[in-house]
Amino acid sequence: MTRIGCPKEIKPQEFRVGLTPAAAAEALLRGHEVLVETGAGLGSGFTDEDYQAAGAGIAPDAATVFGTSDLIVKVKEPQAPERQMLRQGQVLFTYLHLAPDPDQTRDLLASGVTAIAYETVTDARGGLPLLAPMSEVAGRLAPQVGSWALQKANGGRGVLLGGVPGVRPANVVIIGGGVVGTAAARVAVGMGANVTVMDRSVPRLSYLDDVFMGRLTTQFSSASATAERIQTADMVIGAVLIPGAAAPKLVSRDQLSTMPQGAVLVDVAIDQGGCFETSRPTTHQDPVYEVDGVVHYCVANMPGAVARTSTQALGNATLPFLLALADKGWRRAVSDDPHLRAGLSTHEGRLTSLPVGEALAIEAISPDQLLAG
Ligand SMILES: NC(=O)C1=CN([C@@H]2O[C@H](COP(=O)(O)OP(=O)(O)OC[C@H]3O[C@@H](n4cnc5c(N)ncnc54)[C@H](O)[C@@H]3O)[C@@H](O)[C@H]2O)C=CC1
Ligand SMILES: CC(=O)C(=O)O
Ligand SMILES: [Mg+2]
Repeated sequence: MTRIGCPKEIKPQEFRVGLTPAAAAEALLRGHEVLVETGAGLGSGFTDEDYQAAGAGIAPDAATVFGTSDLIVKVKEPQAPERQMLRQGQVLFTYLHLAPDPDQTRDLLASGVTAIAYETVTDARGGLPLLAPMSEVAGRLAPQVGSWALQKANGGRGVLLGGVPGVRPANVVIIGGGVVGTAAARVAVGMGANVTVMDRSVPRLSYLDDVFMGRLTTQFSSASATAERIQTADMVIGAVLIPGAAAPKLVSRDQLSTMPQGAVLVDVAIDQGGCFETSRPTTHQDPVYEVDGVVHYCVANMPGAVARTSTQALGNATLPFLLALADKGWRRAVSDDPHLRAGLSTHEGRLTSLPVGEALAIEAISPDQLLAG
């Protein structure tokens, strides 16, 4: 029996929750205990009574959840006060995004917690099954928030995404044609924009060319091609990923002056540090800022804006892994499943993610080395 704890998210404007009542019921059926912090599900439309009806207990505060649970399931990376409550012998299962976050990495290592990052768990097709549902959401949101930012009152250049008859639509450049980029392209094309998707993977560009059947342009992502494309872009969406690693910087500060005044950058890759040199994380409360006349939108938890949809999508994806961790304990669960193993990031003060070690210049071993040792 594992005691699973789900605290209320405390990141600003984060309304998702790590465990749905349906997921809690599945864990309880298998003989585990579930403790949910009071009010944790409210932002996603789940009341304490919904969790109690599923059989879960309700804790009065986060300290009780962290203090009594073997396995903590969350959404966002633990914030500083949460990190104080983690301990050795406990498992943390959530998004971490450690590569751009030395403070969090240091605190997790100091706590001794065994931390498993959603965003680096893999699947048999080379995908990232716990990142994908949120990437679908953030990708669909990106043209929507970008078109809001393009409005004059919000700092943008006053361009309507789809144009009108006789007036050209907006040029939208999407850098990175993976899950975020494809979802963003679908919505931007649907809104009538003139869309270009750039990627370094030719097979990915072929796929996009096939499925969009001429409704967008694909272009190989070289430094010179990016420099040229941004000069006529009304909106640039940053959607690149090198799993676990800090995002490569693809647009420099100097290049901003080559873009149209009032153009918008939506940096979805901000949770991995961002792919524009001038990006810094923002919140839903204060989502945009301007540098050299270019509006930046860099919210690191975009799916939190549509928490009801996102919580359910995330919960569907995390459930099998959560149950494996609860049923078998973390060591057997990650030994049995190389895909879950790919998420193992810290254990008893050791960093077990090589890309994070490289990004932060901290000594790291691979999860395989940890298990062998
Ligand atoms: N801000 C937010 O709220 C959210 C952010 N994300 C982030 O969005 C980013 C993208 O995620 P996914 O689409 O799921 O990843 P993905 O792995 O599906 O796609 C990434 C794509 O980037 C391409 N790429 C890598 N280097 C490139 C380069 N130099 N130029 C052009 N393309 C390049 C890859 O070939 C791949 O096709 C990640 O950093 C992820 O964490 C995801 C969900 C929510
Ligand atoms: C992926 C991520 O960081 C999020 O959904 O907030
Ligand atoms: Mg994030």
